[in-house]
Amino acid sequence: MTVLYDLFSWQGLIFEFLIFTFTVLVSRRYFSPLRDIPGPFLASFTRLWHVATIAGGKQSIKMLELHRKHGSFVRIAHNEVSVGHPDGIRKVLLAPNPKSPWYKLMAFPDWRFQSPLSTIEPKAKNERARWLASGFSTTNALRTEQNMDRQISRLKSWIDKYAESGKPMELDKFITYCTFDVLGEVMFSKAFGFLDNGTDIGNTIAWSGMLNMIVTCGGYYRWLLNIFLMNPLITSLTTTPMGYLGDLSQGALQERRDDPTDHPDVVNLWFENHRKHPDRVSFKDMQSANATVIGAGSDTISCATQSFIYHLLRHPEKLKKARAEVEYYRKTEGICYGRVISFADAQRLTYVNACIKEGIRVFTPVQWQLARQAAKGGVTIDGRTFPEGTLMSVNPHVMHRNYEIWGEDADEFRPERWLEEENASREKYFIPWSAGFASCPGQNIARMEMPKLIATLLRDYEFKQVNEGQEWSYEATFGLLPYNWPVYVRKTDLYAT
Ligand code: HEM
Repeated sequence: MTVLYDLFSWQGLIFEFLIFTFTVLVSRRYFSPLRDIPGPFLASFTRLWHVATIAGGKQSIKMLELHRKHGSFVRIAHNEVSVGHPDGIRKVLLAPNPKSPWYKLMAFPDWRFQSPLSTIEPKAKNERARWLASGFSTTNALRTEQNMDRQISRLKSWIDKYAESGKPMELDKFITYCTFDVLGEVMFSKAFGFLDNGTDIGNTIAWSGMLNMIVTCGGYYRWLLNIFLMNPLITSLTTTPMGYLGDLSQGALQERRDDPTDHPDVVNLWFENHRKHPDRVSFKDMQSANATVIGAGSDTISCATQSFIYHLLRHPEKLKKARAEVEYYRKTEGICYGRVISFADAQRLTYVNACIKEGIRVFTPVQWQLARQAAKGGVTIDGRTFPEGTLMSVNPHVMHRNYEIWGEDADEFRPERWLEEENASREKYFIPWSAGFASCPGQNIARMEMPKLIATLLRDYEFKQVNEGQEWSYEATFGLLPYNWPVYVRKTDLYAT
């Protein structure tokens, strides 16, 4: 009786808790199948090391550092190994390994709104995405071109103003306003209005960056976020955790539900499918997919656009070559005219497109651990087998800087590499969109928007950093947005009105 009493006393409970914690930590460290995988000591006991690194905003730099130190495998949590081996792409991402449970939190605004992103089993994910996919097809992306042009043209009006005033411009912000407004146009033919106002309305984009950080770290502690942020009560009390972006995009969807007029945009096709097969794609499916897209489809393009300009500013000879290419096509083929360069023209610019790809490779817009769970039978890479259920992640930034794949100059911005013959064999290691069943559905839209936007900026403007040579700042969570590199701007001789 005395022993029982002692066990349930508060001292007893503390003692039991300590014994339990000690046993868990020791078994994670010394009895896990990952016990011999190198990595930070703390990471072998707990997820906290990884979460603290994400919160520090430089997790992708840290991951690259660790892979360069330890090689192909790094243990980044008690139950997760980061894979830097080139075969990781085929064996982890392209194989039908379920996504990590981290993705389950990616239901916005709360758990009632499951999306393809939050669905982790390959078959179920494909099924959920199937009726939404046509909205992102190349054919449909092409229909949205005029919508894109409207906003790129507005961006130009702002840059013109700065060119005239000679004042420094926070180009990073305006590019992001533009990519958000383009996304609104592409999705539901309605811009968010950032370019109309020339400001981050209600600090929405800043909040979206913060939300990105909260959700990225919170994915490992789903219950916590489900209690405090992403639950039906909060959704009904406030508007949505996504604030203005969420309200406007969900409002646009609702408007379209009431007004079935044909529009050249993504939700138009979703509604077509919904009306034909309400059992296959519900209104709620569209709401959740819409929310995911708003989170995924603008910072990424802004990042790629900024990377192009930023890196070419550091390589004036390549900048000259890229602009000369536009000039050449204008003279010889009479293309690349008009206020905004058309996609058909922009895609013909071989060197410019090589620069875009290289900007994405050296500074990948999603520098996140894309994590999967080893499927039945486990996953074998480089002779090492990881048992079923092991979390295995691939970071595109780590892959894109791998010396074994890209050579000793992997860290350098060298667009010419994309034009070399041996590069064809490297294409399969270029994974900005991830790879396999969970890869980015918006890549057709991005592949169309980026060349247009970038070629137009290249043709029309000369940028110069206010503090020449100063490095930009950024925080990497799931995605990343550079900042703090203001520029002076002036129009080039090729400028088109
Ligand atoms: C440079 C531009 C872009 C890059 C680099 C990029 C990259 C990515 C990556 C790496 C993922 C994660 C895949 C994974 O978890 O394994 C993703 C997911 C996603 N992206 Fe993109 N993306 C871009 C643009 C876009 C655009 C323009 C849209 C929409 C119009 C979009 C919509 C999405 C959606 C909805 C998801 C969630 C995928 C799912 O259904 O599971 N993205 N993207």
